Amino acid sequence: MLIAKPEFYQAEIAGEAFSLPIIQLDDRRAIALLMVIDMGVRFGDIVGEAIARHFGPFKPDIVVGSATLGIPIAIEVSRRLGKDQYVILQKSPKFHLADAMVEDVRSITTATPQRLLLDRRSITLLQGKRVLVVDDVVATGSSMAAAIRLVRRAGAEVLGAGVILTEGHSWRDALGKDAELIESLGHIPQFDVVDGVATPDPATESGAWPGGAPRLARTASR
Ligand SMILES: Nc1ncnc2[nH]cnc12
Repeated sequence: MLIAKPEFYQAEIAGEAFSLPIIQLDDRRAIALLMVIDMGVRFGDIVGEAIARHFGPFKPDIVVGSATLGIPIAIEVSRRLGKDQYVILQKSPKFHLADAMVEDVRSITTATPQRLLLDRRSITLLQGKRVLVVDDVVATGSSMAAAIRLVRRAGAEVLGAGVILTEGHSWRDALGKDAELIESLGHIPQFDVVDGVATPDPATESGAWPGGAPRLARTASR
């Protein structure tokens, strides 16, 4: 069944309200879509500042972001941490990445299985370093788990993972102990489509924060 009329979800991100369009994935499921590249320069400022402010005291050496929508976040956060270099984990197997380190990914917004690639020339930037991983949304946790595996395979320590939104809670199982590394600026539910209306999935939201909501979502108000 299709969503009958356009719906929006009011998400709180770093203490500010943003209206996200609800987009149908299939007959039964929908998501509140956060397209970072459509949110404007001010949004980049807000999220870059909030993530850098939280993780700055942990003294990351370098920021790693996953293509595609983690790229602007990696740049904004690196700028505020005073770092010139950052590392991007790529998705498309470009010609110069034939020999890349590879990890498999399965995302809810992309139908086909994907891979995350680390250019071996970037390993020297990561080896022995303290790394902050950033991304736009952690949903299944599959992309974040792959990013963490790649960073560790490169010989780095992952000190934390900063995301704009957590979405639903299945990422906790996918990440296991590494779920503790996640700090988000906000949270969105996943949606069931019932009689043409998108409804937050109660099964994933009730009692979903056993240890309380993430620190960053609670304290990021400006
Ligand atoms: N809600 C969302 N918006 C944008 N990208 C996503 N990837 C997974 N969930 C998403």
